[in-house]
Amino acid sequence: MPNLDADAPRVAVLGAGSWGTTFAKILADGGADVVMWARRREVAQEITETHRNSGYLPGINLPGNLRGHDSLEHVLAGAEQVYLSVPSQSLRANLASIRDIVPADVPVVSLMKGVEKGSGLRMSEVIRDELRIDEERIAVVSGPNLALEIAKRQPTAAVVSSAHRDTAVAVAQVASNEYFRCFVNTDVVGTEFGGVLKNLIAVAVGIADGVGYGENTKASIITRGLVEITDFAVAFGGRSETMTGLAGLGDLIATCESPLSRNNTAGRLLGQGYAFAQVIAQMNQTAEGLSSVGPILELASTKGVSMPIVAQVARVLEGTLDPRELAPHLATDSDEPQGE
Ligand SMILES: NC(=O)C1=CN([C@@H]2O[C@H](COP(=O)(O)OP(=O)(O)OC[C@H]3O[C@@H](n4cnc5c(N)ncnc54)[C@H](OP(=O)(O)O)[C@@H]3O)[C@@H](O)[C@H]2O)C=CC1
Ligand SMILES: O=C(CO)COP(=O)(O)O
Repeated sequence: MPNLDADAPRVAVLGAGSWGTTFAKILADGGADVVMWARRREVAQEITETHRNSGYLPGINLPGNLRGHDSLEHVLAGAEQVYLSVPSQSLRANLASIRDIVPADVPVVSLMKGVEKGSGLRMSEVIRDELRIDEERIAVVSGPNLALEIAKRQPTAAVVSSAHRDTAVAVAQVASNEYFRCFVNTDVVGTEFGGVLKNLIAVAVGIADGVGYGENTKASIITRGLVEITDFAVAFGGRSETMTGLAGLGDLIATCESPLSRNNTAGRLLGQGYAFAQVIAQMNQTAEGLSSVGPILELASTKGVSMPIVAQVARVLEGTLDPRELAPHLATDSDEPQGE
């Protein structure tokens, strides 16, 4: 155990995949005393004993002030902030098992970018419901944050959002370091939906890539995708400025351009002709967009938001649209020329 500043905040990170581990490293590199929960004991032991998580971050050394444990009680005891990074569809069940042991009054932070199937709830809403805590304690983090780049200390930025600005500021202070800069806002809806929706556009871009289409097609999908994302988020109360910021456009660019993105990768496999089940079988990490597409289209229909690109992605996933037919010029509601 290295010498820690006596004032170092003690934080808990639940979820030891690529993002949970990378975010724990961000926090530890910023000076926090970090304990991570890994559901598999061997992963927790590897993190503590060899300072590695080789299954998710091969070749990355983790700092000494970051330890792993497989006991939720141990990880949460004394935590001053709690960060959550499990697959979105598993969040509610995980929250149910920590409801009685999350320290009172501390911020609870979602690092996730999905919505819950069935309910269509954002992760901050699932946290509020399941932990029965005030929304002022809840924050979300989103932005152009491909895990492996950040684990290599490549500089980037993110947004921390909370209904209560002081909560966002408290989280941003602990989660910022020399290579990771956190901005704050109070637009939780826009910040969260930005992270969810860019995944769907990244799947579309991946499909175009897999088919063999070039930069014009992909740029058209990204640009029209931003319109869809913005219309959707604004319809649900998000701010359009958020969608042109780090959690919207910033993350859209990073995810649509990078082969590191799992959503982009899943799309590329679909574009290459693999069926949905074959894509799932090939993915060994979480691609949230594949689970979000249904609930997002259902939410869009409740507000009358047109999402033609996302609808095309859904049809490719269900096997009713040939990936070669996916194209932004089809992504309109009318054959008549429309305003951009
Ligand atoms: N990776 C990235 O670049 C980024 C990811 N995110 C978001 O972070 C969230 C987590 O993704 P990420 O870390 O990348 O995913 P990974 O697939 O890399 O890791 C998933 C983690 O969750 C664990 N897990 C899987 N199922 C369950 C379950 N039912 N209950 C508890 N734990 C479970 C896995 O454990 P095990 O190994 O035992 O299966 C693993 O530790 C997602 O919402 C993603 O969108 C956000 C920004 C960047
Ligand atoms: O959210 C991310 C980058 O900001 C990670 O994207 P993927 O989940 O597609 O890898």
